[in-house]
Amino acid sequence: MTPARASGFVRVKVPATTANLGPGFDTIGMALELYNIVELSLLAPDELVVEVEGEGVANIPRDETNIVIKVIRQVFKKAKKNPSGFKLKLINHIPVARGLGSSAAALVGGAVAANELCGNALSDQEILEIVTDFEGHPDNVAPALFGGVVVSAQMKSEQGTEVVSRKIPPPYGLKAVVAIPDFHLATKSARSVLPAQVPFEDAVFNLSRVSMVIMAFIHNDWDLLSKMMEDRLHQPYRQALIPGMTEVFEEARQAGAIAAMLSGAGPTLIAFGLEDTQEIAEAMEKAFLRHGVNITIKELKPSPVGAKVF
Ligand SMILES: Nc1ncnc2c1ncn2[C@@H]1O[C@H](COP(=O)(O)OP(=O)(O)O)[C@@H](O)[C@H]1O
Ligand SMILES: N[C@@H](CCOP(=O)(O)O)C(=O)O
Repeated sequence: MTPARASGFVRVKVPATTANLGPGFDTIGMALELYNIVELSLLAPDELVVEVEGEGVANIPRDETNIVIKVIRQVFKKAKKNPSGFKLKLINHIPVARGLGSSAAALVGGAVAANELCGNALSDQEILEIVTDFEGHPDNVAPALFGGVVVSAQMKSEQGTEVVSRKIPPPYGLKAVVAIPDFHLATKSARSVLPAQVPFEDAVFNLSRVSMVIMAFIHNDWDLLSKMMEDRLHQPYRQALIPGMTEVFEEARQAGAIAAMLSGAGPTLIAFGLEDTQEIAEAMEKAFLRHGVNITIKELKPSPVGAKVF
C-alpha cells in the first residue's frame, strides 16, 4: 500500500493541455508545464468539503455540482467501493474557460486521486474512458493523463465509450508562447458556432494536414509543422469570437514563430518557437492590444509527464 492510501489522503498534480494543435480537431493534444493540484481525503458518507485556491476561486462550485466530485463518485462506483464523503482541495494554476484544458485537468486529477484511494482498482484505460465521457472529447484528457503529445480516437457504441490513444514523446526544444486573453470563453459556447456539416474538400484538407502534423511531431520536423498547421474545421468559425485572431497569428509568424494556432476552443492563442521567444510574445501582445484585448503571456514547455500522485 502506498503512503497516500495508507493515510486516506492523496495529492495529484495534473498538467494543462492545448488541444487540436491546428487541424487536429478533437484528436490531438499536448500537455504543458503548468499544473493544478488536487488533494483528496475520505470523510463520513454524509460529509462534503470542497476548498478552492487560485484560478476559478470565485466561481467553482463547492457542492455536488462540482465536476471533480462527480467524477470521484463515478470512479468509486465503477471500482465497486462504498459511497464515501470527501474533503477535496483544488489548487488551480490553469486559467478557467480559456482553452488550456482546465476542465480536463480537473476531471483527470479527481479521477486519478479517487482511483488511488480505491487501491488503483481501475486501469489508466478505464480512467481515460470515464473522463472522456464527462469531457465529451478525448483530446485534452488523454495528454492530461499521459503527458506529451497524444493522438486519440473516441469510439462510441451501446457498450459505452472506447478511447484509443497513442503518445508521442514530448517535442524536444519546442516552446509554447501562450497568449491568454482576459475574457472567458466556455468550450460549450465555442462548439456551438461550429457547423453541423462541412464541405468534403475541407474534410480532405484537414485529413492531409493533421496526418502531416503527427509526422512532424514524431520526427521533430519543424519545417513540416510550419507548413501544415492550417485548419478548416474549427478556427475559421471561431475567429469571430476572438478579436484579432488572424492578425495575432500573422504577427507571431513574422516574429519567428514556427506555427500559431487557437489553443483548444480558445480564446487563448499559442505560437510555437525555438530558443528565444521574447519577440514572438511581444508581437502577439501588440497585435491583441490593437484589438482592445489585454492578455497575459506564459512561456511553457511541453510537459513530458501527465497526472501524477506525489
Ligand atoms: N479546477 C476545477 N475544479 C472544478 N471545476 C472546474 C475546474 N476547472 C474548470 N472547471 C469547470 O470547467 C469549466 C470550464 O471548462 P471549459 O469551458 O471546457 O474550459 P477549459 O478550456 O478551461 O477547459 C468551468 O466553468 C468549471 O465548471
Ligand atoms: N477539441 C475541443 C478542445 C477544447 O479544449 P478546451 O481547452 O478549450 O476545453 C474543441 O476544440 O472544442
